[in-house]
Amino acid sequence: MLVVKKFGGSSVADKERIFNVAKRCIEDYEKGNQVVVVLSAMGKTTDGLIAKAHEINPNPPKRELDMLLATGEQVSVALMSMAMNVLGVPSVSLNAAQVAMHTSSAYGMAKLKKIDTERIQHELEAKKIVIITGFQGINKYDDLTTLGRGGSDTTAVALAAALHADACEIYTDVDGVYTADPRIVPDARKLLEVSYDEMLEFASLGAKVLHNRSVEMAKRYGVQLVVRSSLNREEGTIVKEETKLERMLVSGVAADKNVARISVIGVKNEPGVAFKIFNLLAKHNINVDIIIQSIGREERKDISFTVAKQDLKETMELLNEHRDGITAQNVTSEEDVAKLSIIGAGMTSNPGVAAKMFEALYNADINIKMIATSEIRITVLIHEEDVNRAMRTVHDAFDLAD
Ligand SMILES: Nc1ncnc2c1ncn2[C@@H]1O[C@H](COP(=O)(O)OP(=O)(O)O)[C@@H](O)[C@H]1O
Ligand SMILES: N[C@@H](CC(=O)OP(=O)(O)O)C(=O)O
Repeated sequence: MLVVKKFGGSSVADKERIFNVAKRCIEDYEKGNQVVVVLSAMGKTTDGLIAKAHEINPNPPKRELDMLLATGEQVSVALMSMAMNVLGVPSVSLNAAQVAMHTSSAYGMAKLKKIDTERIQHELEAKKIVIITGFQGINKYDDLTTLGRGGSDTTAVALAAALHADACEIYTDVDGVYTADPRIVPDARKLLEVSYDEMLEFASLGAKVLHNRSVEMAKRYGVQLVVRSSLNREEGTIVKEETKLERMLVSGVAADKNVARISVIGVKNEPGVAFKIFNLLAKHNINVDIIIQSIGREERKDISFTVAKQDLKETMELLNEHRDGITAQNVTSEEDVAKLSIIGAGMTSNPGVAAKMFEALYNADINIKMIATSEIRITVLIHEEDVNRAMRTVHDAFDLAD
C-alpha cells in the first residue's frame, strides 16, 4: 500500500513534534507500506519569513518572496530525514526542484500542473521513506514558486493523485473537520464524513483546516482524504464524494477575517462599467468575492465587493489609477470586516435557513453589511470584532452541537 501523509506546520513545530511525526511515519513503513511524507514549514516560520521580507522591502518582488518562503519547507524535510536517520530508518528529503513539481508562473499563487514521479518511485523502490516539501513548485523558468498560504495540503493531494496512492492523510492540530472552528466554538462537533462540495465551501470560506485547492483537486481526481490529528489517535474526518450520513440542513459555520470591502462610488449607470472594473482586477490576478451593485440613482450607482486583505493596497491603487476609465467619483475601503458563512448541501430549497441566520445575528445585535448566497452557503459580511461572537450565536441557532 502507498500512503501519502501530510503534516502541517503545527505538527512539526519543534524537536519533539518532529520525532513524533517521524515515529508515526515509521509505524506505517514497518507495516510494509510505501510512505511519502509531505511537510509544511515549522510552526509560524512562513509568517516570520514574510515579516523579515517586509523589514527589508515593504513591496518585495514576488519572485524573491517565493525564493525566501520556499526555504521554510526545506528546513522541515531535511530535519525530518535526519530524525528518521537517528531512528534507523532509511529516508530521503526532496524539494520541488528535485522531484520536479511543475507549476504555473504566478509567484505566490502558482498552480500545480504536472508532477514527475520517477525520482519518488525510484526512492520508494530503494525502500526509503520519501519526505517532500509542501507548498512549493518550479515554473517554466526553473524558478521556485509557492502555491498560496496553506498550499501544502494541495501538494499532498496532487502527489496522492500522481502516485495513485491508496490513502491520503492530512495531519493537523485538531482531530478532524468540525461544525465550526473548535478554537472559537468550544462545543463544535466533529464531522465523521463531509462531501467534497461542502468541504470546498468550508475551505473557501475560511476554515483553514484544508486548503481549498486541495479539495478541488481531491474531487477532480477522486482522492479520498482523511483529516486527523498528529497529536492523538482519534478517528478523523473522511472527505469524499457522497456521504452516507443523513443530510444536515446546515453542516457548519466558517469565518474569514482575511477580507476587506471596497466601494466604487458613483460610477455611470451604463453597460460595460462592471466589466471594466472586474476585468482590470482579473488581469492583475486579484480575486473578488461578494459583489453588490446598488440600484442606480438615475445616472450613477455604486459597486461594492470584497477582496483578500493582502490585495487591498494593490486594488485601491489600480482603481484610483483608472478612476476616469471606470467613471468612478470616489473609491473607498474598509478593512475591519469579516465574512461569516453557513454551509450545508441540505439548505437548497429550504426557505427558512437565511431568515434563521439573520434572526440569530439580529438577536445578538450584529449588523450585516453585505449578503451573498449560493445553493449550499449563505455568507454575510460583518464587523471584524463581532465575528467570533457571531460564529457562536449562529452555531447555537442551528443546534450544531447536537
Ligand atoms: N471547521 C473547522 N474544523 C477544524 N479546524 C478548523 C475549522 N475551521 C478552522 N479550523 C482551524 O484550522 C486549524 C488547522 O489548520 P492550520 O493551522 O493551517 O494547521 P496546519 O498547520 O496543520 O496546516 C485548526 O487549529 C483550527 O483552529
Ligand atoms: N508553510 C505554508 C504552507 C502550508 O501549507 O502551511 P500549513 O500546512 O502549516 O497550513 C504556510 O504557512 O502557508
